[in-house]
Amino acid sequence: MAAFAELGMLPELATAVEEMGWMLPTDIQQEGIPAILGGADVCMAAETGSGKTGAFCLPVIQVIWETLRDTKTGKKKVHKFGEEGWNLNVFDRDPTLSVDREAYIAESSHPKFWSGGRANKGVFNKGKYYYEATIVKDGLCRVGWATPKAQYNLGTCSNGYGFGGTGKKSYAGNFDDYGESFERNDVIGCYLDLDSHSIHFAKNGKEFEIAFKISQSLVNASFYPAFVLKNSRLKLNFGHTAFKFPPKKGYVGLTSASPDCVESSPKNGLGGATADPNAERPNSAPLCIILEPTMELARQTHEQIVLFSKKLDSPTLRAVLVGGGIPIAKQIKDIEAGVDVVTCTPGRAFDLIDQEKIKLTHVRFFVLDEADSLVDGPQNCSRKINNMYQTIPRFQPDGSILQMIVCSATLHNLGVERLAATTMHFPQWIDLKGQDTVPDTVHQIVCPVDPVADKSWIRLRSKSGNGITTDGIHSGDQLRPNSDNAETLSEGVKVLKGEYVVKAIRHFKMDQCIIFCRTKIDCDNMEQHIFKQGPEWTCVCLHGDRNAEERTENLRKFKSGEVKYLICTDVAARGIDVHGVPFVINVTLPSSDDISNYVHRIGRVGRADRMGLAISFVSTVPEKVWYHKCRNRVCKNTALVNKGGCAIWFSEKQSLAEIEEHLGVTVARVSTDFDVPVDEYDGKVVYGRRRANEAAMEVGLSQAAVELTGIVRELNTLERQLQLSYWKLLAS
Ligand SMILES: Nc1ncnc2c1ncn2[C@@H]1O[C@H](COP(=O)(O)OP(=O)(O)OP(=O)(O)O)[C@@H](O)[C@H]1O
Repeated sequence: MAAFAELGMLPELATAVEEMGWMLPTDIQQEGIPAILGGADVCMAAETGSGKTGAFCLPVIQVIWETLRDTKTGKKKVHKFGEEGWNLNVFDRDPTLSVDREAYIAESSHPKFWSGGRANKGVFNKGKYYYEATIVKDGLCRVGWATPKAQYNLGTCSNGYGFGGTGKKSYAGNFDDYGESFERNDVIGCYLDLDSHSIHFAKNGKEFEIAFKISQSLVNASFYPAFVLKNSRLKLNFGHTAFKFPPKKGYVGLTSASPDCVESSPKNGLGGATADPNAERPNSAPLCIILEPTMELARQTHEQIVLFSKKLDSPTLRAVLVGGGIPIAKQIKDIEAGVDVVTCTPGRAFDLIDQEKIKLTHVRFFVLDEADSLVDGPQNCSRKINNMYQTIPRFQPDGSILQMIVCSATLHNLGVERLAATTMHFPQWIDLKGQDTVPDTVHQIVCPVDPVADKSWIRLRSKSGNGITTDGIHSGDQLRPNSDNAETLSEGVKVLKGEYVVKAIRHFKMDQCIIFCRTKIDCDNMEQHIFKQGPEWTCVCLHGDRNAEERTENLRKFKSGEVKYLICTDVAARGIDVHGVPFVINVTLPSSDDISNYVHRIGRVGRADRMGLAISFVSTVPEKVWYHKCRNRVCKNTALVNKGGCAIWFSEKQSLAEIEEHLGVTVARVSTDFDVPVDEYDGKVVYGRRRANEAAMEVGLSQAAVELTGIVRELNTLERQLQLSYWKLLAS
């Protein structure tokens, strides 16, 4: 495996990560860093804890710093995109249409939407012109000619003429039979005769009759090569390479058109706006925007960026953290002082962008971390992210191209795929895991919670019983211990879960553990329950009802080891990186519509090659739980959702079955003796530490490195001696 420097990283960055103890890149870094440095739009999917943050931050920092350095030293050039030759116009297309870097291939990967575009030049006045379109990928497409006023959906308005794969010609929304149908690998010749005002087409050299007489109202208009695609890809040849089927009868390729008949597209420039290439970048216009779903994650990524870039100076890289909980006035001041990288949460970011306090005019990298949560989770920001994307120029005057980077441990989701199709440019998928998987550093066990078999909850629930306070969902129910009444058993499950958490902590002598609860009230109750166990039982809560400062402080306390247990809702399920946490407890499983949260939750352990154990308490009977649709913070409506209330019956058995099916594993069941299957886990594991053989391998590697250093030094000395003898020989 190559070291960081061998991936093309700047020595300053390689040294910074080495000082953090990172000797070798992880697999995702090995793949992701060169792809981003190489200019690709990248979708990264890898297991939790596999080092994705470094995989996108390091190359982004590098490119940005080089840009800053080149700007400072005056090395940056102004790009002449669209001014030279004929190609596709990236400024004149549907946003869902991708155009390759050479601007000759166009693709729409959307199965439902038509996406159209045009060339960067058109012809007018007189002459006979020709270009070829090769169908590279099947799907639907129409090709032809259009004026700059035409709609992108070619042939649906009276400014464009098209010929479609189904063997129809189209103009002004009328579709009539014409020529033949065409498909993948067919080459369509598009003919425009401005002398006799007609248009016709050919397939693989076979010319068809005149398709259209150009309408009288358009005879003085300029015509541009135009096309529209649905889940298809086209390669255009305007004459810059030899035509597969050269035109006859006086027609010429567009590249041979006389300059006095050629017009450049009026749609040319930065996102439609005219930008002065020599204008200075405003202070509040970052080169990179990173969106994170929560403030905790944003802070973590921001801190990594600061650490990574600590060796970069002249110029230094200015990173700003933007999100709720930090006074907005301070953030605006920080941004106005100058910013290169903004790491932010969506709400505050959208707010500052709307107020134009953050300008998107110079964004070079747009990164969506934990993308599935951003587009699909409760925040569902896909529309706003799309709006943001539309505002960012695709090209900068220095020729740099906007790069989109999308990553998560659970990327295989319709929302993300749709986002990738609409915003990314032939994205490179670096998928180190296929469908969701759990790293083999994470051991999972399930402990069934059966209130019929274990009646201890009846005693625990009594006034003297010291059981956990439950969520109050059964406070209005007639509970009858020793009956099989559903409400009674559901209450029993809640009490038993509180007890089992304490048992597990005692059994494994847990000094550090993340405890996931379903709701905020469950977290608060668990916090009190843990406190009750004794002064050494220290814990903090992380959920949406705690204010931002408290959350930051609580996370700090847990990370620093000041407290042992972090109790949280799914807010902390993603991305939070606490070094070497050995245990995760799921008091309740995520519901079926949130299965990926299971992967994220248990991925808080087993990070950076440390072993971890995830214990899930799974009720054997249905549990009635809160499912608030209202915004009422003190809602007590225990009626079921389908009766207008805020409660549901939750089958954890079913959720577990779905999780197992999703991951393709059967999780080992254990009793409350927590008899973890030793054979399967080879008995040598210490949770929170590396596996014995890997740790030994690392020691071996570093010893080898030390030995090699000595040998290299010796070789160096020998080489110097050899050179000296050579010079002496020459001199004598
Ligand atoms: N090359 C490396 N060598 C050693 N440790 C590393 C390396 N890369 C990352 N780490 C460490 O591994 C841990 C996990 O990294 P990171 O938080 O980037 O994972 P992730 O893939 O983003 O996880 P998640 O999907 O849960 O967000 C961190 O503590 C990080 O410091």
